Amino acid sequence: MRANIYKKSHIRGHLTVPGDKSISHRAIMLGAIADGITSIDGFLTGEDCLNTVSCFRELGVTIDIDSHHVQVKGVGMYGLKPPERLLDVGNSGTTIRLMSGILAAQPFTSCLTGDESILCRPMLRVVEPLRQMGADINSPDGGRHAPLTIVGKKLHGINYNMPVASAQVKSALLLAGLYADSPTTIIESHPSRDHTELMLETMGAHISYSPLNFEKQRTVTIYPAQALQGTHIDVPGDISSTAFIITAAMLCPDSCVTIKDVGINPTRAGILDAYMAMGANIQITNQRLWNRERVADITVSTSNLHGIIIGGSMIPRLIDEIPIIAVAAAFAEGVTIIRDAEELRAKETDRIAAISDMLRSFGAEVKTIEGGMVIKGNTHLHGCHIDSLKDHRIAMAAAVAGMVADGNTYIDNAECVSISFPGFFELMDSLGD
Ligand SMILES: O=C(O)C1=C[C@@H](OP(=O)(O)O)[C@@H](O)[C@H](O)C1
Ligand SMILES: C=C(OP(=O)(O)O)C(=O)O
Repeated sequence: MRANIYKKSHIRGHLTVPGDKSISHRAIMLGAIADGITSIDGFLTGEDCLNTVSCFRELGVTIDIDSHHVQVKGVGMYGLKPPERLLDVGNSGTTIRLMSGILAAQPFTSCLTGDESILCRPMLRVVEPLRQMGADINSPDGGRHAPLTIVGKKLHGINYNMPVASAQVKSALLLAGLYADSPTTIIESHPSRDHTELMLETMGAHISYSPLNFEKQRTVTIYPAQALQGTHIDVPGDISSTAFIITAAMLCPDSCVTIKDVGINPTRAGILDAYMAMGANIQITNQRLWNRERVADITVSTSNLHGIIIGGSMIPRLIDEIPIIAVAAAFAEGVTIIRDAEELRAKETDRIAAISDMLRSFGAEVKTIEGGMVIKGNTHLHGCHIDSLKDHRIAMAAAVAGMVADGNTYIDNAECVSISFPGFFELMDSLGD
């Protein structure tokens, strides 16, 4: 599909965004291996989460979906059935990496595969530590890339110092650690999103962790479990999707938008800190907790932004938002430097290259550096023709740039937005001309 984007004169409205992708995946996975029913409200029916659903259905779990309400009939930690087919995760890195941790401990063999982007993404980061726990995981290239064949084994706990800050790796080890015969301790140099830990605790698992301090490493220990209890989960709006609306409202003239019920877990919402440091007009109100996850309403209006440096412990807290932050930087006064973000090269696309190319097509001045980019702000941006490269975050970041640039913008392969934000173009259209 080709999307045509026109310059907008303003963005206004009160809205909610689709549910958090990370939390939706985890609600299906943990609900599947819990005892009893897990009911989920606000579930994200994006393609990635629907792929998690179809993988667990293939493992014998009954999952009923009625709009954004989902019921998972948990089969218990040892109730999954051997799959008859390959488990196809589609485009979803979260699905393949977290499921590896669960499948490594099951008394059967399974095989995880995915689309052409997934087949290029690095898997040794989960395969190696899972092997240290006793897992038998392999692939035609020694476990570097999917398809991954997993022969279930008895696992034991390990102490693991993570070489990359990755919530997917941490979560795979926590899930495997549930099944191990001794505790598993994971040390991350910079705290990454802790949705798995919070949901595991809600379902009765025993976890201990060091206090959250972004300037220090974080240690989390999971103790072997006998059972998890099904529960009710309200999924907050996805901050990663909200990021596109916040940015459009900051950059379009005469704009003001309120987004209600957004997840602002501090390990996840670094974009709010980054935008405040850039001078954004953002108010965060009505803060409360939903199943241990912090939720709030966010009001944002047209802002005069200036460039900043984003790096270090901030990166894992806003890793998926860097494509849209880069767009904001192109309209900010001065220079923005994004560094320490090598991980972007291992996403759906090489996002450092994809963002730099996209912004240059709009006429921005961008210097690509190894772990990020240097973006000169306030250049005159003009509409252009972009290929999303089937990367949902690149498609949506380009759409927001197109709403602010002069002239029209055309985005090819725009349907990929439904991986994480079904209805993105319709919602943006409803917010202003
Ligand atoms: O755990 C998760 O739900 C995610 C973790 C991040 O990946 P990494 O763990 O590879 O950083 C993020 O980019 C991804 O979109 C979702
Ligand atoms: C990187 C992403 O997701 P995943 O790793 O689950 O494919 C993303 O949603 O931007």
